[in-house]
Amino acid sequence: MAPISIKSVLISESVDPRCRAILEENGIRVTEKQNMKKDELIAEIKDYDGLVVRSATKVTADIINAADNLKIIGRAGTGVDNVDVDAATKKGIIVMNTPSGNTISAAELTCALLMSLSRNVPQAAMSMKQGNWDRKKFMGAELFGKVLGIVGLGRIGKEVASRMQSFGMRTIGYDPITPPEVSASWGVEQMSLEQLWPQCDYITVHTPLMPSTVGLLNDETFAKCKKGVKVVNCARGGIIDEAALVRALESGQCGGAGLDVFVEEPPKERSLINHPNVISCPHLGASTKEAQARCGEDIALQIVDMVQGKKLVGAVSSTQQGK
Ligand SMILES: NC(=O)C1=CN([C@@H]2O[C@H](COP(=O)(O)OP(=O)(O)OC[C@H]3O[C@@H](n4cnc5c(N)ncnc54)[C@H](O)[C@@H]3O)[C@@H](O)[C@H]2O)C=CC1
Ligand SMILES: O=C(O)C(=O)COP(=O)(O)O
Repeated sequence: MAPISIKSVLISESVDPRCRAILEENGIRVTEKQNMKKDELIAEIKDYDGLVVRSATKVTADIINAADNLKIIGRAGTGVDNVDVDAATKKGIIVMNTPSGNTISAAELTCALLMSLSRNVPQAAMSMKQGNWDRKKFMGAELFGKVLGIVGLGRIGKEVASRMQSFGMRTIGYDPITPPEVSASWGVEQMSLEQLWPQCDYITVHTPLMPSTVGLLNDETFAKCKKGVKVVNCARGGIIDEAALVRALESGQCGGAGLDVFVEEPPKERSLINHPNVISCPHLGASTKEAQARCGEDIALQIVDMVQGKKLVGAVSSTQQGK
C-alpha cells in the first residue's frame, strides 16, 4: 500500500496514553480534546489528518464532510456504529478499529453480569449499605445446570461460552456466519433462534448493531422465551428492544436484565435502569487497564503502519455494518 501522509491526529476521547506516545514517537502531532460538542468538533476537525475516537464521539456525515484533510478515523475499540462509515468511504477516509483488544474485558463483564443476576449481588450490596440484613429477599439460583443462549458467536460470544461452561452451564447459540463446527469446538451447540428462545434460562447478545439485529429481542421473541428468562446486553443498546424489555420485566416474563449499553448513552429514560430487577453499568465493557492499553497501542501502530505504507490492518467497510 502507498504511504499516507498523516502529520496531525486529534484524539477526542480518553484513550490510553500509549496511543499519543507512539504517534508522537513517529513524528505525528497529537492534540487531545475531550467532551467536544458537535459544532466544536466540526470547527476543529478541519485541522487534522487523523481522528481517534472510542464510542462516545458520534462521527456523523456532517462532521466527516467538514473534515477537509481527514484521511483516517481510528476507533480504539470494536464497534464502529458511532462512525458513518458510508460517508467516510465516499470521501476516501479510511475507518479502522482494534477489534480484539477489548474482547476479554467485554467477555468478563458479561460473565460478571450473569453471575450478579443469578445471586442479586448488586441489589444485596446496596441493601447492606442501607443498613439492612435481608437474607430472604435475595435468595438466588445456581448457574450450574442452567442453559445459556448466546446470540452472536464471534470473538466475545465464544469467550463468554467457555467461561460460563466452567460454571456448569449448557451453552447453546445462534450465529448466521460462524460455522457450527467452530462453535462446537467452543462447546456451543448452534440452532435456530426459534429453537433457542424456549430453552434458555439466560440469554446474552454479542452481535454488532445493524438493521438485522435491532430489536432481536422484542415483544414477540420474549413471548417465546421461558417465563423468568434473564438477559444480558454488553454489545449495543437496542439489540434488546428497551420498551419491550420494560414490559417483559413488568409482566415477569423477563426475570432480570444486566445491561452495559443503551440506545441513548447516557440514558435519559430511567424506567429500565430504575427497575429493581435490572442491574446496569455505564458502558464499562472495555473499561479495563488492559483493554485500553491494547486498543490505544493497536490503533496508534495501525496509523503508523499506514504512514509507512505497510499492509492495512483493521480497516472497516460499510458492509461489515450490515449496510
Ligand atoms: N460493552 C462494551 O464496552 C463492548 C461492546 N462490544 C460490542 O460487542 C459486540 C460483539 O463484539 P465482537 O464479539 O468483538 O464482534 P464479532 O464481530 O467478533 O462477533 C459478532 C458476531 O455476531 C454475529 N452476528 C451478526 N448478525 C447476527 C445475527 N443477526 N444474529 C446472531 N449473530 C449475528 C456475527 O456473525 C459475528 O460472529 C459488538 O457490538 C461490539 O461493538 C465490544 C467490546 C466492548
Ligand atoms: O469497543 C466497543 O465496541 C465498545 O463498546 C467499547 O466502547 P468504549 O471504547 O469503551 O467507548
